[in-house]
Amino acid sequence: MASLPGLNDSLHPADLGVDLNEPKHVSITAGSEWRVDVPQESKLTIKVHSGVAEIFGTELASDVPYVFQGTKFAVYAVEDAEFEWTSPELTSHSISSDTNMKFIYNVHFALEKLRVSSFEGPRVLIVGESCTGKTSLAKTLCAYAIKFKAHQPMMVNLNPQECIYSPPGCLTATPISDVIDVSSSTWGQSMTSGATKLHNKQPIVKSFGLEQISENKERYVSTFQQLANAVRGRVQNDSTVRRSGLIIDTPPLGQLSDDFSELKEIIYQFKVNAVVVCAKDDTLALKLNEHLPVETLAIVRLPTSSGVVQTDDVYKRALQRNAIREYFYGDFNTVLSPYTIGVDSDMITVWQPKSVLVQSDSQDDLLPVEINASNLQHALVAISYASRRSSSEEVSASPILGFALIMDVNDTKRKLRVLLPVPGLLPDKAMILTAYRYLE
Ligand SMILES: Nc1ncnc2c1ncn2[C@@H]1O[C@H](COP(=O)(O)OP(=O)(O)OP(=O)(O)O)[C@@H](O)[C@H]1O
Repeated sequence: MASLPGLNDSLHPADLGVDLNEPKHVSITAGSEWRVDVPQESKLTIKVHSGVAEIFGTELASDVPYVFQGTKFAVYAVEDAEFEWTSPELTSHSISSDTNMKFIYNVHFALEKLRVSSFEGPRVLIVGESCTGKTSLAKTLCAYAIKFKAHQPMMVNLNPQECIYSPPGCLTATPISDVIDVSSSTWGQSMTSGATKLHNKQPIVKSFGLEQISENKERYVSTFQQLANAVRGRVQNDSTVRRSGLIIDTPPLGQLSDDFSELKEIIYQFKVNAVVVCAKDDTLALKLNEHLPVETLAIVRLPTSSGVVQTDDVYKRALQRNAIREYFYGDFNTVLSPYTIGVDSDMITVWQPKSVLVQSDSQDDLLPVEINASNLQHALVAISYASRRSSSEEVSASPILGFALIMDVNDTKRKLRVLLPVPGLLPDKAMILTAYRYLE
């Protein structure tokens, strides 16, 4: 039948005889990977039937369903593998043998050699421009480190837009003591989640609070200095973590100063002894070789895999939203019950990090926030350990107790509704406003 004007074949109704939930079977040969892009609103279930397959270094158990939502990844076949997948809306997937896995193996075995030859493990800094596979490499190296030996590498995340065992806006350091949750975009549950399917992790969390590092570079530097201090303490007291070393993921280089000043400070603070440059060619590695203290550093380049996807802001925001939701409500494996409380507006004190986007003559790093709906409605706030009446410097230097979400601000009644991850009264502590909002 000829199409009506303005209508074409793509508008024909779907064939109702096709069962979209019917599992499809895929076989991948050793050394190849199945790349997939799961949209936010869609789910994908994978079950391995035979062979050895892994996702960013973590091996998948046989005949166990893994569920994914709103994520991009690859299933890599270490040995010929067969698996089934089910997803009603999955459109984008492909198989490729063009991977950078042999280079990743080389880096891993070089790190392994350092771990067995010294009590002080390798301290690796991963750098590169945006979307060059830095975080995927960090995850793979952590997963390989714990695969065969009782190592506990410390995963340090210095990209505040990334959510690794934390909501967005944080810099974190987490000893990877057990298997990484491959289905979770935040790498798995942390201590806040209570009982979890997999062993939960204990991150050290510092809140930067702003979205862009360029809004306040001094605060960014002082936040990672505080984190480095905490990491030093942990490494000194834990010989397993010390021997396993640090894997440090960084923000895209474009977000840092052109003179590499923050990078040099990171290298100094975390006593970095190896730099892995994720890039398609040698240009950046050669430049870093000129500017960084090469006497104490080994610099190597890891070619970026053709599978790495150029993600956009919409995708990154969706991951940040998911991380906030997971922090309070859990995921489909572990559902949490957060707790809403009512508070008077004069019972809370909120500060916000100084930003070039907010005009102020103050020299302080934190500025007081007026409690009203336009400032706080739906805002994610960090609860500090500093008491409500502490000075701005004390709050700025204080560790983070946890996060709360301001659900509602009633300016007329001067009341707020606040969501906390655990039941109880709102702690009598100062809060720091983050740049992140969450609307259910
Ligand atoms: N081999 C692969 N197949 C499919 N997707 C991949 C592969 N490797 C990485 N990705 C995806 O590509 C995206 C970008 O990778 P990744 O986050 O590792 O880069 P990045 O350099 O850390 O990015 P950013 O600069 O944003 O921090 C991620 O969504 C990641 O899951």
